[in-house]
Amino acid sequence: MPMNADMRAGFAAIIGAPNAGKSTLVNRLVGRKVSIVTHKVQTTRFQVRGVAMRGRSQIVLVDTPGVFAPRRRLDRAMVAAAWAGAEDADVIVHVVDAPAEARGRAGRAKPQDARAADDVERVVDGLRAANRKAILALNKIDQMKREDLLALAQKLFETGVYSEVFMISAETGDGTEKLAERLAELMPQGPFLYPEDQIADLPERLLAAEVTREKLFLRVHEELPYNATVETETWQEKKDGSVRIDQVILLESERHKPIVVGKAGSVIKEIGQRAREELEDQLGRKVHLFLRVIVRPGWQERRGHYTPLGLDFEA
Ligand SMILES: Nc1nc2c(ncn2[C@@H]2O[C@H](COP(=O)(O)OP(=O)(O)OP(=O)(O)O)[C@@H](O)[C@H]2O)c(=O)[nH]1
Repeated sequence: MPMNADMRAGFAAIIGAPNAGKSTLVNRLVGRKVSIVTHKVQTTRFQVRGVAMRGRSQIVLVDTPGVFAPRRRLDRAMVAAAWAGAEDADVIVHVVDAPAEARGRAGRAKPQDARAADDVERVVDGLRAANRKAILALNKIDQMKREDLLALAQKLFETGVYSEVFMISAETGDGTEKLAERLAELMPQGPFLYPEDQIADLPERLLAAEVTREKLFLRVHEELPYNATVETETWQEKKDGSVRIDQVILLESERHKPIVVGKAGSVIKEIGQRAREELEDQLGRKVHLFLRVIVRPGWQERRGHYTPLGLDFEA
């Protein structure tokens, strides 16, 4: 990949309560509908939702799902891990359903508004505890009077946890380009994290890698230490509507190869079959899946090893 001094790339964590408009915003920033998100909080610190390009800046939009998960019994470890994900991002964007929040504050709350306000408080507390600032994205401004919006922005800004405030409508696109440009500026200088030709189908590639990895560990977890990973190398759309996916399973040591391959390839065949079935189910079409196993000692130490597999620092 050519590397220019003006290249920037980094992670923006998109956090916010259910229904705040995160998916709508991500779709808007990425420029297409990104509907596939895997749910693997335990194994990936970041869930990549999509990648937005603005000028020479690559913004990898990530999810930290655990931040809002614990309604029931609070699993502290998971919440902590989720916040760690947000903290590790270069920028945190907190998406707030502004009309719901304003109604909540005015005492005109519907039950779901009260919940949303709760969530905002929780994020403010979390940011304070983490000593991090976030960008506040007040969303759904198409449904709100301007004076109410300004009053709300003022109130939330006074919490001291926001570095700046953007007023947006993810639905209509109002204000979202300004936010995108700001995120682009805030990305650290450095080479792109994902090759440009993989950005379009990145969520699908990540999903496919995750599915195969899951099947791999389900099948061989007793014999294989937790140090294998899966990358989607190529993703080829076929004329008949099917897709050909080529993946590589990366192992740390030659010793692990026979475990994954099995007698006459029996184990890898089984892993491939299960992964293919699940992928066909999730993608809703025929999948041709090809797996290869390679040994690359020490790949885990190479921090620069960003690949389509999902940036799993912890594996
Ligand atoms: N009027 C209006 N509606 C919006 C806007 N942004 C999102 N919505 C709507 O709000 C609802 C929730 O949006 P999502 O993008 O699914 O919200 P989310 O935060 O991803 O929700 P979860 O996936 O449940 O966490 C959808 O019905 C959207 O169409 C906006 O700017 N204006």
